[in-house]
Amino acid sequence: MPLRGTPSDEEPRMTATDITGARTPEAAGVITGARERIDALDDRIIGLIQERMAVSAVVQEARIASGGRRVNLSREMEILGRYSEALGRPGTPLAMTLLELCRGRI
Ligand SMILES: O=C(O)C(=O)C[C@]1(C(=O)O)C=C[C@@H](O)C=C1
Repeated sequence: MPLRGTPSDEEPRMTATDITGARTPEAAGVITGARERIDALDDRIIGLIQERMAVSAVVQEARIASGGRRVNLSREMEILGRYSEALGRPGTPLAMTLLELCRGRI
């Protein structure tokens, strides 16, 4: 019994065309290259989100240590506005998710 994902002699290998959903090898090549770029971009985006979380923690800790609150709603409204201005309607839930990652649920 072959391991799952390990093609036996009877089972043909998955081709680039199968994996990408393309119908021609040329399109499969374009998609494979573009997916590599997307993966690299996603790695950078994740790194930037983690960096944002760390900087946000510095801000929140300083405010709390000074006797203030963790959350600053007027600043959050400003951030929601920036994201929706740049990305349209979907920018708002994206910014809300980022804020939740940075300060937890409220
Ligand atoms: O800018 C601040 O005052 C922050 O605390 C940072 C931040 C953010 O992650 O952008 C986090 C929590 C606040 O409610 C508002 C914004």
